[in-house]
Amino acid sequence: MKQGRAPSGCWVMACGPSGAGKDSLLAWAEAALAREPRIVFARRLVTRATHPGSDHDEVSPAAMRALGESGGLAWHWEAHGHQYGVRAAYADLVAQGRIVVVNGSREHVAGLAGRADVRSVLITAPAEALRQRLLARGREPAQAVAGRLHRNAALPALAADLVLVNDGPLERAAGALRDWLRELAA
Ligand SMILES: Nc1ncnc2c1ncn2[C@@H]1O[C@H](COP(=O)(O)OP(=O)(O)O)[C@@H](O)[C@H]1O
Ligand SMILES: O=P(O)(O)OC[C@H]1O[C@H](OP(=O)(O)OP(=O)(O)O)[C@H](O)[C@@H]1O
Repeated sequence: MKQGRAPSGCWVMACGPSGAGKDSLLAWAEAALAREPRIVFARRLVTRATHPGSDHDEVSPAAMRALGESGGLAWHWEAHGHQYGVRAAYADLVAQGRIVVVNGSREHVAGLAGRADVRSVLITAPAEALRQRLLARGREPAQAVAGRLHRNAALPALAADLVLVNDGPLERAAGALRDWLRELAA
């Protein structure tokens, strides 16, 4: 596990199977770290409608393409029939020494292995918990849930700097994420 301080700015890509609790852990950690000026939680752009409490801003596919072509995106990937982006302004923050946390993609992050400015956090949970949580979350219809579970099973395991198994109370894994981020920023 890569641990300890990050003297320069860096990206922290938090990723893991759908239903593992990425959104939940990141929201908890963001609230817990509100007084840590070095740590920033990026808001994603997604070509998906928002709902109350969404962790992203909705953009059209055309707007996402235009942003990418004009250098407006630091990161861009596709999954689940959607496009995802992180604005280039966050790369400026990394260049200024900040730690920018992204709700990322395992597939995308696997292609960034070896980059000194990228740390990865894998958030996971047992397969049956994933299924039950996705159905209970109710964000996607059952067919889309099946597609997400299939993707979870098909993607190779990611070698991450920190692995969090979110199979107990949310506060346990979220607290471990908070502590790891604090140490990185110390
Ligand atoms: N530790 C946990 N115990 C029980 N339910 C959880 C836990 N963590 C997250 N959940 C629930 O599981 C569902 C999926 O969590 P979410 O944060 O949306 O995961 P992801 O972003 O990885 O898809 C949500 O309804 C959330 O409230
Ligand atoms: O390559 P993968 O690791 O499978 O990830 C693919 C995408 O799915 C997740 O987003 P999304 O909000 O659509 O889904 P989730 O919250 O259900 O994981 C994740 O944040 C990635 O953007």
